[in-house]
Parts: sequence; structure tokens; C-alpha cells
Amino acid sequence: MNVCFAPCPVVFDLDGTLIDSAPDIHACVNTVLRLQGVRPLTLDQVRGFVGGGVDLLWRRVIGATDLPIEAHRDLVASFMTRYHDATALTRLYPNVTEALGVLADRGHPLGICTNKPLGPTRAVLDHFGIAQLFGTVIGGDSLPQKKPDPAPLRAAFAALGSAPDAPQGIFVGDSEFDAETARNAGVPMLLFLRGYRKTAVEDLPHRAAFDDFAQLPALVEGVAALD
Ligand SMILES: O=C(O)COP(=O)(O)O
Repeated sequence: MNVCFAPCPVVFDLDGTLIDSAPDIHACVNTVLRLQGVRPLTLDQVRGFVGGGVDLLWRRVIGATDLPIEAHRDLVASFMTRYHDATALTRLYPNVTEALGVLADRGHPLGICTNKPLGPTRAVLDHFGIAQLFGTVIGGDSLPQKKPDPAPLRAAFAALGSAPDAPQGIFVGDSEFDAETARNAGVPMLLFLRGYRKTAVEDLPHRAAFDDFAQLPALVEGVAALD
């Protein structure tokens, strides 16, 4: 049972949930590959590598190229010099700002729990003028653990005033990592269908699914009323 008496905290994943950032990640990856004399990857390939943070992204990029695994650390460092403020090709999904505004006006504490490093996370929230809506922002490098470990999500709920070992609230995400994180943390998940998920919807644990952020405030109230 996940009882919410006051408007419950709502924590959001970032890449593939609030923002479509794959074009910027793709561009930064290919800039690094070009410097190495390696053929560029497609947008679909790179999009499929997003979700587990930058270290895993580059292990997957290396696996798709002839680059040696020993180069991983330098490739990540080179990538981060470009990625830390990459926003030019990133877009908010439609109706995100409006939905966040409705939830904030109704008194829901809002947070971010992403595997994206904190630097680029803050850059993108500032770029879209939504940083002030979030009471906490947990990035992929904020804690030793990353999603799907429940620790980052529990930390986000705790920062929003929820009990750390029995968090109350809702997690909104798009991916396998997010669904597993929500299950590990014991919170209901709302699954956004236009993100970077590779698994069939019915194979991912989730409370409800949606494809337009205009639907989100009603879904949140529905979940909160049931729990
Ligand atoms: O940077 C990533 O790999 C994924 O970030 P996300 O947790 O916001 O989906």
C-alpha cells in the first residue's frame, strides 16, 4: 500500500520522458567517433543505447564499433566535454510544461531521478525554464548507485518529504530501467509510451500508460486516489 494523504510526490525520469534528447546525445557521440576516425552511428542505434547512464552508453557504442574497451574512459571524458551543455537538438515532449504546472499548482512536490549526469541534467532544465518546478534533482552521478537500483529514486522521494524505506508517491518514466527501478523501490509507475522503451508495454511492470502529457494530471490523481 502506498498511501498519499497530501498531494503525493511525483518523480520524473528525464531522457525519453520529459525530453527527447536522443538527437543531442547522437550528435555528441558521433563527434567523438569522428575524432577517432570511426564511422558514425545512426540515431536509432544511439537512442537504443540510452537509459543506463553515460558509462553504459559508451560500453554499448564501443560494442557497436571497432574501438577497444581500454579507450572507454577517454571516450567518456571526450564525450562529456561536449555533452555537459548539449541542448540545441533537445525538445520537451508536447504538453510537458503545462502538465508540470498543473501538478505543481495542485501541491504535488516534484522531483527528477535520471541516470543522466547532473551537469547536463541541470543544463537542460535551465534551458527549458523548468528547473524551479523541481524540489529535488538526482542525477546519474549523484549517488554511487544508478537506476535500476532503487537508491536514487528513494533518495528523490526522501528529499520530497516521503519516508525513505516506504516511499509514497508516483514515478513517471519511459524505459525498462525506470519500470525496474519503480518495482525495486515499491512505488507505482506511470509509463510514457513515446520514449526509448525497447520492450513491449505488456512486458513492463507499470500502473498505467500514456502517450500525451495532457493525460498525466488525471492519471496521477487516479493513482493517488486508489492507493
Ligand atoms: O542518460 C541516460 O542514459 C538515461 O537518462 P534517463 O534516466 O533520464 O532516462
